[in-house]
Amino acid sequence: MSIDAVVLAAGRGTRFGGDAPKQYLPLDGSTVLARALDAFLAHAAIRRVVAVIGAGDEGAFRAAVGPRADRVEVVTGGDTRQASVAAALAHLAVDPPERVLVHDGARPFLSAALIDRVARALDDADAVIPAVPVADTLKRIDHGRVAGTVPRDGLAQAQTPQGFRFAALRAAHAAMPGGATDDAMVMEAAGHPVRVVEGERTNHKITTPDDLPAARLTYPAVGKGFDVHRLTPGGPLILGGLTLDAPFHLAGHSDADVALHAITDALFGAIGDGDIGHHFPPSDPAWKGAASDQFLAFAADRVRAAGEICHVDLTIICERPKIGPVREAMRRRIAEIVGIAVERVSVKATTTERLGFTGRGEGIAAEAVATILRS
Ligand SMILES: Nc1ccn([C@@H]2O[C@H](COP(=O)(O)OP(=O)(O)OP(=O)(O)O)[C@@H](O)[C@H]2O)c(=O)n1
Ligand SMILES: C[C@](O)(CO)[C@H](O)COP(=O)(O)O
Repeated sequence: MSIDAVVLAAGRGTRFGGDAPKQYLPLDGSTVLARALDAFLAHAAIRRVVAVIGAGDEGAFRAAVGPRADRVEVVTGGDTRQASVAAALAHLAVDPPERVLVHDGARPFLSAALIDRVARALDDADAVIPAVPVADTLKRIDHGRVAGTVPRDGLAQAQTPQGFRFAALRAAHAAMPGGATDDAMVMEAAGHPVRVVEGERTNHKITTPDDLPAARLTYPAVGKGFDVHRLTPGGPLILGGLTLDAPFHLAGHSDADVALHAITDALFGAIGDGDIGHHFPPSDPAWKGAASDQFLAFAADRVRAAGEICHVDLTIICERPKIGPVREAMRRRIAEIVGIAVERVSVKATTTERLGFTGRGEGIAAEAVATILRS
């Protein structure tokens, strides 16, 4: 049994607006279209993947999908979604699959499980769609006023990928000249029953600009940082961006502010951008004794170029100093350096019950987690 996939990307995205069609926009370190293609390229049951793009979009397509372009067959679409699907079906007809899945390139969040569900349901159906029940009350609006409430019982929102027996879909398209907003409608017009399987609420279609931030919220990136520095007699102690009265200080790279180093590495980790030693090598005399707030500010700027910093959570592991009395000052200072609200910074501390090097007061360890939303 052969299953091919058609990923539609020939639309202009007029409701979304902007310079480029929405499917080419960055998303989570990739692009909307690349994510949609990846779901099919990574799926073992899919034989061929066809991408349908607009005439003249070849450059934008290659830029958006990178090396994936060599693993998909590219077809030029038409003026409507239906015409774009028909172009892909004509292309596939040279070596027709038994089954075809048709997916919007503007739906980047489908899961492998959804592909499985649709493909499997075709065992005993000619047409299958995923759908989710309508969750809101539906109103009919007339000139800015509510003209009535539409009962939502039995109403659902259709999603893609929609699955079909290839021969049946091709014949149904040939029999319907236009006017369908999805392929199930083409099959309905040809008299085929359409089976429904459970869709996914996360399988949003990016339609208007507010769909993209909503979609990003579903996929945060998390980075983790860890650092240790040795304690040496003589104060003051620089920790968490503060200068604290203490009979000891930390020794090592720069001013050895172990807390800021851990957060810096967590931020780099969230965007896969190396670590503090990569950007500020300890062998470079420029960083000897340097203030660590500049490393943290640098990492925060790098992350901001790739997305938004949501939250930073720091844990300092030591017997001394006591962090409780300086916790709030430390939160404020870290928030100031990172450039986020203090509510988005957490500072915690723990001892190791006098065990190990931190328990013996030989050093201080710190670990941090940073959560970001990539653009
Ligand atoms: N002529 C067309 C029109 C749409 N599509 C694709 O069909 C899907 C339908 O989503 P939709 O939100 O309607 O996309 P657009 O047509 O781009 O959006 P708009 O209607 O706002 O212009 C998208 O992946 C789109 O690229 C297509 O391949 N060819
Ligand atoms: C096919 C579809 O995604 C099903 O919900 C949808 O109909 C396509 O979007 P359009 O705005 O109707 O073209």
